[in-house]
Amino acid sequence: MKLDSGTANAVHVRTLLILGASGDLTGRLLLPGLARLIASGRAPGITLAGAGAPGYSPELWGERVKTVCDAAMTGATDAGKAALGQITANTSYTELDVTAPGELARLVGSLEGPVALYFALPPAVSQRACEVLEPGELPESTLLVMEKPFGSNEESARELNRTLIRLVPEQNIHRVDHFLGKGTVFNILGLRFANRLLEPLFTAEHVAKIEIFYDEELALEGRAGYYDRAGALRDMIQSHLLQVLGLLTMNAPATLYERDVRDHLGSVLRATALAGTPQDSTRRARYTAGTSKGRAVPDYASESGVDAHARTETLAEVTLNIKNSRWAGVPFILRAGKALGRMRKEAIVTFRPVSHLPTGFKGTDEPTKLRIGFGPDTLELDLDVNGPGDLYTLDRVTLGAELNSPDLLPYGEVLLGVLSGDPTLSVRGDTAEECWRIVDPILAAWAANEVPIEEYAAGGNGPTGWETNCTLPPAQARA
Ligand SMILES: NC(=O)C1=CN([C@@H]2O[C@H](COP(=O)(O)OP(=O)(O)OC[C@H]3O[C@@H](n4cnc5c(N)ncnc54)[C@H](OP(=O)(O)O)[C@@H]3O)[C@@H](O)[C@H]2O)C=CC1
Ligand SMILES: O=C1O[C@H](COP(=O)(O)O)[C@@H](O)[C@H](O)[C@H]1O
Repeated sequence: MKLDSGTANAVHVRTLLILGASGDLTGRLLLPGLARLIASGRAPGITLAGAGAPGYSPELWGERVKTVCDAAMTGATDAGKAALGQITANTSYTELDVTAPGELARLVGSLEGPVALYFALPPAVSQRACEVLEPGELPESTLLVMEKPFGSNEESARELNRTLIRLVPEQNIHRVDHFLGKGTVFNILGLRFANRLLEPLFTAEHVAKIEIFYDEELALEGRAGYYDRAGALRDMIQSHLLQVLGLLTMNAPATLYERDVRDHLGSVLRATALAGTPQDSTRRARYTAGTSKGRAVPDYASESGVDAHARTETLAEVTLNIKNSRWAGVPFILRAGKALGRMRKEAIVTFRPVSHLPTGFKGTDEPTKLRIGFGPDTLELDLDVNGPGDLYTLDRVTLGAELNSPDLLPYGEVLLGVLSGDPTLSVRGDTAEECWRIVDPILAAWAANEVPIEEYAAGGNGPTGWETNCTLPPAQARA
């Protein structure tokens, strides 16, 4: 989905320059997302350029681009096929140390503008590259596209924002969160605000709790260099899951234009904080050796590149509150983890019981639940009904729908926004800082080892007691 208007001073990018051309993100997610976007015919006239450190070459880049573009030919429109051919034929590669003063600005100046500068680099390198750029060195129409993690705490995110804003206006800074490009994530807005049945019910009066789970079967997958410094809280909760929470809880925007959407998202995240102390509102764990889908998974601490003493969590759970009149008192439980036995990527809205259940019903009165699945993309509503079998007995039914997969990959959706200069699907600077403000107290308490780190076997369901007993501050657990 893409709006054609509503973005002030929208820039229409002519060249996408990917820094980190040889990297994992570029090969696995960015280029396939871009190729599918181009195949759809929605990015006409774009030129692709790559740049990277010594050791890579124009030939390897050309092959990398050709492979993904060839794969995207299947299912491409005629215009898309022609555009994919153009991309392959015209792409260029430049060897470059992005942290060397002057080099990056010179390269940008040699390309047809406006240029979107995609930093697919290790975060510290991206930050250094921006620090060495001088104000006025980049054409003002340049877009800076930053990957996560955006800083490593509130203060460093502020510092990075100050660095970027010296170079281009905020409107031209895209902080990528690919969850905002996922069909079912953005669809939360349609689900909430286009259905009379749901729109009035998303309040503390009707909702008992909201859980957002991202339990992955994937383990470390050779990413120790990044993941061991990040951990599950920084990797998933600070970024992706807080954006999902924002969409589930924000007030209705007047329009889907970027200003309205991002103002409302920012506002609700500004009201969000840890529900209690880190000790009673968070828990963390790390996986030990186990078996997942018949595959032996080694102990996390023994993986190459992992600092066994760093106590990096591979499973994290936090309970948050939103301090506004719509949500006061409702617990929001966010959990993300690796090497779990059951993939579970969903948000569950649990509604409060009815104010009076007519006397005479038998069976169990269970809460109404709305489940939004983020992979596979599903929508389910768990309801109590009577009738099947005994007329007076309540039974559970689930109304379910499998949602069509969007034609673009999440990175394609994000790139569509970047290329048309629409930052709706990227995280605004103040919101990026707010997300760190929410998790900083947890990071501090965990660093001081004030919350014990538990263990779970890879391929299992997490530490004993986690599945059924989410962390709630005692007062809320009793409510
Ligand atoms: N990989 C993933 O699944 C995801 C990654 N991200 C984010 O994307 C970013 C990149 O991650 P990822 O692709 O995994 O990292 P990689 O280490 O795979 O790639 C980094 C790239 O940066 C290049 N590079 C490093 N230093 C320099 C330099 N001084 N000048 C020019 N190029 C340089 C590397 O070149 P060389 O190899 O020659 O050193 C390499 O091409 C990170 O911010 C990460 O958090 C976000 C979501 C998912
Ligand atoms: O950004 C990240 O996201 C992925 C999960 O996203 P998905 O779209 O691939 O399901 C996660 O595995 C990774 O650790 C994290 O860096």
